[in-house]
Amino acid sequence: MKLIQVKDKDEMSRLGAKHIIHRVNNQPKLVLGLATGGTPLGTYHYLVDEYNKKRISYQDVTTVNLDEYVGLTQKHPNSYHTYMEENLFKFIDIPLNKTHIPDGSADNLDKECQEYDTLIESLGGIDLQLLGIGENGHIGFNEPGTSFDQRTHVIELTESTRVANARYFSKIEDVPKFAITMGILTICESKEIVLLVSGENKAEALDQLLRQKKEDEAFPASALIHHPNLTIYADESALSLYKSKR
Ligand SMILES: N[C@@H]1[C@@H](O)[C@H](O)[C@@H](COP(=O)(O)O)O[C@@H]1O
Repeated sequence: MKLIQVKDKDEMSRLGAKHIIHRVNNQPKLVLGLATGGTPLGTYHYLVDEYNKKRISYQDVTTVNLDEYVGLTQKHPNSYHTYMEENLFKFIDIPLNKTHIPDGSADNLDKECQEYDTLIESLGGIDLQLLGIGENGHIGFNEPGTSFDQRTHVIELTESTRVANARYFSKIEDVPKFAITMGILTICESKEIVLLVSGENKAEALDQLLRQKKEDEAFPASALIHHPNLTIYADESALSLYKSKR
């Protein structure tokens, strides 16, 4: 695990984007795993900026997203399909048929999960997975208690995750109760992982992750501790608790 300490969210976003651009430029056919939520937004803005400066092309990149809410159509304003379209895809040259996100409105969700796994396998796995972390240590939507042996599956969201994500909806009742998420196994099989952590609300989760000695299904992010190629970009406020204990 490599920990890169940065000043603030902007620096985290800039370095996260730089990391991705470096990989894409070295391997234009990169299979890039993408995350949603507030954390990677700045990184996506930097990726768009660099694209506009003609420093990168996504023409040959394939993307696979971590997760999607169950029950929202792709066009729903709060779907992760819309999020990706509005924050990244529509601004860059990636062919839309090379972008993949689980379909949370599929009639047969189990089939959708299996097909998503088959797709990732057919791509040869994920070269670089971008991750954020939930306040309760979730990665993707793998909530505490999720088996580390699972691949893509449907998960019931915890109340705390629904509350944390309610800021994007008009009211908490509108936040879906279920989601499709890549499993911990799928995530950990990525050849490389970049975890972005920013803000004081993540300080407890980050402190736990950095102190974790062994994997523990009660704390999903602990699955990452033995990953051979994990880089964490964390800002000062996210590191505040960890540093105060040293
Ligand atoms: N499913 C997403 C995760 O992929 C994300 O990493 C995490 C943190 O979100 P945020 O970055 O908004 O704090 O929770 C969300 O629910």
